Amino acid sequence: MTARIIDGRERAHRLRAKIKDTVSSFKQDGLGTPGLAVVLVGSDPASEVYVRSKLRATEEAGIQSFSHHFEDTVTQADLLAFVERLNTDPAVHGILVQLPLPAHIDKLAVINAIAPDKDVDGFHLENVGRLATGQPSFIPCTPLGCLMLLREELGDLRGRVATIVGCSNIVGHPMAELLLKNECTVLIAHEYTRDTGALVRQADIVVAAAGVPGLIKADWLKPGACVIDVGINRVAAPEKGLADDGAPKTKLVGDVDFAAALAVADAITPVPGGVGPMTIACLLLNTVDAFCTQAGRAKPACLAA
Ligand SMILES: NC(=O)C1=CN([C@@H]2O[C@H](COP(=O)(O)OP(=O)(O)OC[C@H]3O[C@@H](n4cnc5c(N)ncnc54)[C@H](OP(=O)(O)O)[C@@H]3O)[C@@H](O)[C@H]2O)C=CC1
Ligand SMILES: Nc1nc(=O)c2c([nH]1)NC[C@@H]1CN(c3ccc(C(=O)N[C@@H](CCC(=O)O)C(=O)O)cc3)C=[N+]21
Repeated sequence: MTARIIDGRERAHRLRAKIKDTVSSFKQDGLGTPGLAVVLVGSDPASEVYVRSKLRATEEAGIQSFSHHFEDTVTQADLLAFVERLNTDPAVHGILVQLPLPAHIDKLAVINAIAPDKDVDGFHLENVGRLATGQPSFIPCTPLGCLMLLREELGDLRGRVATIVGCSNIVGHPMAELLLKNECTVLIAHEYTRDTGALVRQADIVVAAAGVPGLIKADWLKPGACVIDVGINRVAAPEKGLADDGAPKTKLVGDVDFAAALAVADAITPVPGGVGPMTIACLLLNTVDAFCTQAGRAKPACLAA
């Protein structure tokens, strides 16, 4: 038996098609167009790639995109003033400040300056608190995408044991909140966990979000587990030969030993083509959500999570 490979690209494609239809029905009904502002600081090549694909997906869905690129020398005061301008811009319904930010900028100050009802990343203190206390909130895009994949694979999640490896504010921690809300028994591993394998072995659901290639070994998995690999790690791929600069070519891998896990898991997400595309689709979903709230409309039922 080999595990089912969960096709995140295909699922994201389906979700994006529904979002696109919804956005065009808003326009036909004269309700206006949702808008998403993406702010990038500095010139980290990976961030530039992600921002470009977010903007492309936004435009393909018929959502208006506003892209702002600052030098990495921008002052915190200038960045905060810019966020404030986006907060009051009626054409902007969602705001995303790409992370990481340069070290001289207080990331939390910037995130918490975003109007909570435009915080489509769900990172603002108010949305974090709302999620933790079971009140309506924006849900961070990556955990939301993981939850959608899990629900589609497994249906009801009640009573399942879920182990999350990693507990950052952007992935692991909100993922734990969401799975708790979905009535899972949640185990969380982090860098100081003594025996992460022992926690993973108990899990019906494994969410790997540590950013360590190959961390999750196949013999850590309970046979039949559903494995969601969030990790995105660029590693050398000598088998692909040399790049123009003479260094080995590289490839993307997750946190799970994918090839070996196929023989143990029931279902698993690949990297690339798993969680990443769902993250982007969920960003569009949150933007439509923000638009509906700001326009005083209910979110269309076809987009309910
Ligand atoms: N597919 C997607 O859409 C996205 C993918 N990612 C990817 O997911 C991964 C995680 O991202 P992010 O949460 O931002 O990363 P962070 O570096 O912020 O957090 C990593 C977490 O993993 C924990 N950790 C690190 N090493 C180990 C270990 N050996 N054993 C157990 N836990 C460990 C850390 O523990 P501690 O808290 O103790 O330091 C921390 O909680 C990265 O590869 C990132 O690129 C991120 C966002 C979106
Ligand atoms: N404010 C903020 N919000 C974020 O949501 C956020 C962020 N900052 N900073 C960085 C991380 C990372 N992230 C990804 C999104 C999509 C893919 C994605 O689409 N990945 C493709 C492959 C991409 C490639 O080929 O490089 C895939 O997995 O198939 C990956 C990673 C969002 N993040």
